[in-house]
Amino acid sequence: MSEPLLRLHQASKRYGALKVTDELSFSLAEGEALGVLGPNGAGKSTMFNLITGDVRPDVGQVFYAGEDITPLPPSARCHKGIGRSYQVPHPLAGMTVFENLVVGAMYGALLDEEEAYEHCVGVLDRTGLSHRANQLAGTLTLLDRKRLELARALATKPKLLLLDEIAGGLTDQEAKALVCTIDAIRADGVSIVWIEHVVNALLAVVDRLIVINFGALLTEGDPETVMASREVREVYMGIEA
Ligand SMILES: Nc1ncnc2c1ncn2[C@@H]1O[C@H](COP(=O)(O)OP(=O)(O)OP(=O)(O)O)[C@@H](O)[C@H]1O
Repeated sequence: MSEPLLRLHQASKRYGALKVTDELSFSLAEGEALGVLGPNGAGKSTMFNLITGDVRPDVGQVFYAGEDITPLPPSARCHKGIGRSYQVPHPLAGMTVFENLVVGAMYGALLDEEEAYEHCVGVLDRTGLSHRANQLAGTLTLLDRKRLELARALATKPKLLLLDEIAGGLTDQEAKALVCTIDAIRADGVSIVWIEHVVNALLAVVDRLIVINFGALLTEGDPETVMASREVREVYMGIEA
């Protein structure tokens, strides 16, 4: 069997007395789209921080394309193809939308200026932001800030895209458009891990689900089986078995 694109191996992270991830292990095959569910505070965003290098595990490792990347800083992981959107958008507010993307393309994907411009025009188009290209990022609506968050991640030319709750607050129509965008990104060969509370949108995209509770893997499997499982009904959805 070929090496997974991403593998977390018993990754634990503690803040004081709080064990935020607890020997968390899972893997992602190349080309796969994996959904992540779990209650608020379960440790999902921290898991992304461990993958991107924003946070180092106290114990455990992160492997990417077979390499132990645990010691690497976020910039090196980004250069290797790990891109990420943040749950709370934090664009470079005083720069235009296009400039935000160019920064991602030049510093994240190490493109030269000309290549970066060409790439970012495509990203604007793909994310529905072309008409906002020259607007200051700090003046965008929430919807467009979310689009920009996705666009900034794409600007870095990720092979692995980590999406953190990008569908929250969208109308049904907007969520459908987002699903189409993510499907198109996948069709280009990008592997995806998507943390999302908007379950309908998530299920429209992912091949497999994992559920995290108290920082540990509660269950994993095909979406239908996971959604019907007793653990998920009890813990995630608050329904008694
Ligand atoms: N830097 C930090 N310092 C202290 N505690 C933290 C830190 N980062 C996260 N936590 C705590 O760790 C727990 C898990 O947070 P995390 O953001 O990973 O959860 P989550 O599953 O992504 O939650 P949500 O669905 O609400 O976004 C929370 O109790 C949070 O307050």
